[in-house]
Amino acid sequence: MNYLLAKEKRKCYATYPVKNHKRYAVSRESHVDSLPFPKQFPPSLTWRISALRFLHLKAMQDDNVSKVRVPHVLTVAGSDSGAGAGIQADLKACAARGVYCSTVITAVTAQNTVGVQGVNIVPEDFVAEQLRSILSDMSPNVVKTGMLPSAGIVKTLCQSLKEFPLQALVVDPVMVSTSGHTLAGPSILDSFREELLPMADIVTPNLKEASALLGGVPLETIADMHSAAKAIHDIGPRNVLVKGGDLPASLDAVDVFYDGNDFYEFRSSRIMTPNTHGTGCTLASTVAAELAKGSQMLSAVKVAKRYVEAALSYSKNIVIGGGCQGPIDHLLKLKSNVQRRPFDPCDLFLYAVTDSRMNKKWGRSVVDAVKAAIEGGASIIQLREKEVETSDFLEAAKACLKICRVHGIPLLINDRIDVALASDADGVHIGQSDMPAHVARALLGPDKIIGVSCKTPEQAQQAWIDGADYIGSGGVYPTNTKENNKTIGLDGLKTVCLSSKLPVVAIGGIGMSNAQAVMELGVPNLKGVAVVSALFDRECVLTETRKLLEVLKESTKVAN
Ligand SMILES: Cc1ncc(COP(=O)(O)OP(=O)(O)O)c(N)n1
Ligand SMILES: Cc1nc(C(=O)O)sc1CCOP(=O)(O)O
Ligand SMILES: [Mg+2]
Repeated sequence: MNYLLAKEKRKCYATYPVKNHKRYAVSRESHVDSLPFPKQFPPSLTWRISALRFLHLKAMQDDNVSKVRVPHVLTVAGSDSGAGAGIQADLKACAARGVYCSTVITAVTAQNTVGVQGVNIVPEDFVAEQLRSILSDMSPNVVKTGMLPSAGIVKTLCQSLKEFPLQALVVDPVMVSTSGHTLAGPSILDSFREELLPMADIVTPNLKEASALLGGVPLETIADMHSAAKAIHDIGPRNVLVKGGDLPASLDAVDVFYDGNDFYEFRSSRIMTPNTHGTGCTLASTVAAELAKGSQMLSAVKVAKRYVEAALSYSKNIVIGGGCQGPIDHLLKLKSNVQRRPFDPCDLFLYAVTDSRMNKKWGRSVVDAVKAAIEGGASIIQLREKEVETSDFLEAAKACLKICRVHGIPLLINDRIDVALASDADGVHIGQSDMPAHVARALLGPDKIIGVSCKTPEQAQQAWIDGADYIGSGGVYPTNTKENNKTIGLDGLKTVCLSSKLPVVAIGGIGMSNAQAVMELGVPNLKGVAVVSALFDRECVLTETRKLLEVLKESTKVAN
């Protein structure tokens, strides 16, 4: 509790934050008579503090301050004394992703950046006791498993999971440490196959683990990984992610995800760092953390992949220990911007894109234009300031960001990744002739929003591969706002939407008269319209935004 105690003419105040950042002040004189303290109690500082604490709690109750249930992952894994992997990696990854993490320790290992020097397995009944402690009281949303060193511990865990229902189970079938030490022998394979995997929502083996689960089949190519993902899916888990980090170094790092219907390949270029210890644990616990927050499985896997890539990239210069495998950087440089609200495709519903020329023409500042659009109901803003100096653009971005943050509206920057980084905006929108999206992703990290303009299914596919969050597709209709812009029409838009794995926002010549026709295309991943002149080349931005919002709401009613 954040107490600020101040004396003012014999009055004593406590101020404290309550809902909506409002600060609340209570004066001793006004409330103190109602307190259950004896009248003769001397008004010492201790007394005052006790009284104020009481008042604080009472005022919170009166104010009906809502209690927040935090997303919670329980990790069932081994302790790594070097803190790069295992329980320690899980705790850091969950903390970095804003999720509470409790722990059931199955083994204590002595290890460092050189390797594993010793393993001490926790007795089964004590693993059971830890499980009971957590599951009977703290209601984790998701359980993530790591090192399960004996068949008995696997069985104990499965028994507990049957007793206490969960939102999801993430199984990282840890068998061998990165340094080559066996952490769980072949004796656990049967209980994995027969009991644990059929209960799992996702299992995340590396190539060696996938091979072991399948009785030792060799896995050397991406085609092998597809077959393995399918064969492991047949054992019972609902989703499988086969991690290809151990493929020959000449190949890109490719992970294969299979959900029982479709395969997805996640490609990333190899990050040259010796600090790779803990990537497997971190990936699985980040998937668990994202699921605990409410993400869908595919999004959780995508975010986890990006987070691990960023952690690897940030770890390049870290020196911890004298061995050849140091820990990745879960928190150090990443800490600054991971707590923001994740991108929600519904944000694309009414996407207001500013235009410096139009604002100049109507004599308004970009800040006033953004304020009006937000007041009118815009759900996301892009600053498309083509003709302004960089320093002015940066100042405008910072000023607009303050307004957007207050309203919880994401602010993206057109083209200028440098301006997005410098202003800490929520992301960028880039076109086909701008920086490639995968480079933008590497620069911006896993949490920023990236949109890419796409006119064809091929471009949409590439945007997905490159790690974009959404695509903008158009020009749906002819426009005067962008010179020489190719019009793809409603048919072109539909073709792109149908082929896109990402959410789509339509753009180009859209306004009051035709927004309904766009939304009535009826493709589920078409989430909204992006508009420039229909909002900003008008006298009153607020009125035009409001009117367009009504049209959009009406058309979604019709479509449903
Ligand atoms: C939402 C949205 N979609 C498409 C674009 C166009 O971006 P780009 O192709 O880079 O063209 P410019 O806007 O830079 O002229 C966009 N800005 N927003
Ligand atoms: C910025 C932009 N991009 C387009 C694309 O087709 O990718 S069309 C466009 C201009 C949109 O402005 P208005 O709403 O005034 O037509
Ligand atoms: Mg551009």
